[in-house]
Amino acid sequence: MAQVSGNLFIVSAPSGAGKSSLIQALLAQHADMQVSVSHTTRAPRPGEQNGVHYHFVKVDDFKARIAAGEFLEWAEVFGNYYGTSRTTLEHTLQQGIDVFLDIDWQGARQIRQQLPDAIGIFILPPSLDVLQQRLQSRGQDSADIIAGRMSKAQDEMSHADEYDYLIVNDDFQQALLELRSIVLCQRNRLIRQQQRQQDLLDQLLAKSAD
Ligand SMILES: Nc1nc2c(ncn2[C@@H]2O[C@H](COP(=O)(O)OP(=O)(O)O)[C@@H](O)[C@H]2O)c(=O)[nH]1
Ligand SMILES: Nc1ncnc2c1ncn2[C@@H]1O[C@H](COP(=O)(O)OP(=O)(O)O)[C@@H](O)[C@H]1O
Repeated sequence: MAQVSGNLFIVSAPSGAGKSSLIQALLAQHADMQVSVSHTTRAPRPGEQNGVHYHFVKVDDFKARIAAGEFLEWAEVFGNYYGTSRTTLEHTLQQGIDVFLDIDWQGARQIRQQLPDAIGIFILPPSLDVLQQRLQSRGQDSADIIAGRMSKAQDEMSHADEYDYLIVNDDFQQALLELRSIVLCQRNRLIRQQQRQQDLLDQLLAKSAD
């Protein structure tokens, strides 16, 4: 039986809205899903590990990878480069594993052009004040960096209508429930179940016809 490709979920949000926290909380409940680890030229934050949170590379290295066609998508965000490895993502999807891309709107557009079945989910904060408080309480960025992320928040949010689903991350557990519901609905779509569950369906229909 042919292997069904995994689902691809694109999750975007203004910085600090909670997309990384929501994805990690969902993955903690579902060991059979993965988040794609991007390459970036941004400096690691305290506690961030190379190969786990990002593949941290120098600008020259990133540009060489662009030239070699290694990225399915890449973009410059907040003055740094970020990109998604083509082969790693394709290999994971081919194994039937669902994958999350935590990427910005520019990357999301590039992915949609190449993989139109990708599901886009946009996370909104309840307000800009709350967004700023979250960036401050995360405690990992300087005031300048937070100001830069806040100045880009409205630009990122102006692309929310390019996505399939919107979630307001006010109460975390409610937002997680909504994210999980979207993901599970997608997994259960009949078209995706056909190869996995066709035998079961045939048996049930045969029995009901007896
Ligand atoms: N296009 C693209 N954007 C990415 C990628 N990885 C991360 N980003 C986006 O880059 C932005 C900055 O990410 P990061 O530096 O981790 O800061 P944070 O969003 O404040 O946690 C976020 O909007 C991410 O979604 C990627 O591979 N491609
Ligand atoms: N619903 C929520 N209520 C309160 N704090 C939240 C909520 N969601 C996320 N946070 C906190 O906000 C900060 C930013 O979240 P994070 O997941 O890093 O955002 P992003 O990945 O979108 O930049 C973190 O300190 C996180 O713990």
